[in-house]
Amino acid sequence: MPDASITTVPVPLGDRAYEIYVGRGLLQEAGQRIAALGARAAAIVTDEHVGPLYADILARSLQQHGLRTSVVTVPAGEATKCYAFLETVCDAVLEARIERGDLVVALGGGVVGDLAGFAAAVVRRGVRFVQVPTTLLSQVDSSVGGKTGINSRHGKNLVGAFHQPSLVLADTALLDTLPLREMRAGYAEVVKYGLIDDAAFFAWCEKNWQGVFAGGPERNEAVAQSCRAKAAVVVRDEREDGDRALLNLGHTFGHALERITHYNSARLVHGEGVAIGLCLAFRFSASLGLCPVADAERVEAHLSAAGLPTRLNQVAGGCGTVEDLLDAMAQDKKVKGGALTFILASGIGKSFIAPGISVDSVRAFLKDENSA
Ligand SMILES: NC(=O)c1ccc[n+]([C@@H]2O[C@H](COP(=O)([O-])OP(=O)(O)OC[C@H]3O[C@@H](n4cnc5c(N)ncnc54)[C@H](O)[C@@H]3O)[C@@H](O)[C@H]2O)c1
Ligand SMILES: O=C(O)C(=O)C[C@@H](O)[C@H](O)[C@H](O)COP(=O)(O)O
Ligand SMILES: [Zn+2]
Repeated sequence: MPDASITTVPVPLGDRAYEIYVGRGLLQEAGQRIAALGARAAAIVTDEHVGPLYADILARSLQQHGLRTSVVTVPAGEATKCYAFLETVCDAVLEARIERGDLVVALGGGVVGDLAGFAAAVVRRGVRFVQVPTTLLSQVDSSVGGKTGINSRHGKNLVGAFHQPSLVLADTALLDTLPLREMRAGYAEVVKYGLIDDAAFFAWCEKNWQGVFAGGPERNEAVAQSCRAKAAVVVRDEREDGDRALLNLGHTFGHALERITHYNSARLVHGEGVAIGLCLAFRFSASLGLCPVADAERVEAHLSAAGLPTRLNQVAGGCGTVEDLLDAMAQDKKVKGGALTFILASGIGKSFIAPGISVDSVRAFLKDENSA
């Protein structure tokens, strides 16, 4: 009997198809669903905050279903998405004698998911992995779609691979222990789906965001709807040859801010960069005459009501000069022939890919923003 309180979102990607389960209580029964993948061993990768809360529950559930388990714990925070901890995780997976038929299980937020997923992509040239996302951000975004990787001093996520998970278990009860700052950060990616192509979902967010934060039925709804939205894009364009770039709305600015703040989570976390980036993308669109100013104001009002930063001057410790920002943006993966590609919008729910944006137009816009 399927559990009515659990929502299943399929990701139909042919021989890389998988399912996302969303609901409360999935961690306790994770062993059953993961064992169904047919592995004999699982290397759990987690971080120092999540491990003490949830790794034993997961390991016990896996062992009850006959899987040999091991746990590797990395430090929490964006700085862990780096070469050094990639080596730590790869070595731990090899040490645990994980074979190609076995599994890496990422138990944590997007940092753990991106790092463990990348390790799974490269160890033995590819072992399967399962995502057990524990932040709002990872449940609505990073656990889905197969982008894995680490940061480089040259820029964000510049070393990585597409490697789809075999299963995603998004237990929304785990968000009960998530710090408010991280809840807010993840919420920026929820709002992003409304801004991309679903104005009705954005309006739903405006009405229901407090329920999402409080853990009411709205939370499961927001996670499931976000996963459906992301899965639809990924299925259309798995490797970002086209439409998938829409999921980068707000990220050209956001990633530049993360690089400038040296991936220091105390100063800025990814979702905060995205929140500022979403506002900048809308204000930039408005400044080019593409989007009503009222829509840009509505985006800012909502993110701000949810407690997110919306302006460059809200970056702790400052965001550098306009030239620093432009420099960081020059390494964006969407750059083509030296020209920037932005995701712009002609209104809420009406985003589009805009190639060939001149650096001068971005410079002029950022100068205004920086002095605002
Ligand atoms: N691969 C993708 O498609 C994709 C999409 C979006 C973001 N990302 C990446 O995700 C990363 C950000 O992920 P994040 O926002 O989840 O941050 P994170 O992984 O750093 O987690 C945030 C903090 O919350 C803690 N935490 C996690 N779950 C918890 C819980 N249930 N209870 C208590 N504490 C908990 C963590 O230890 C950490 O301190 C960035 O590196 C970003 O680039 C990737
Ligand atoms: O899945 C995607 O595609 C996204 O762009 C989702 C983003 O929220 C996410 O931050 C992603 O990691 C950014 O990808 P990148 O290719 O710009 O590094
Ligand atoms: Zn993101």
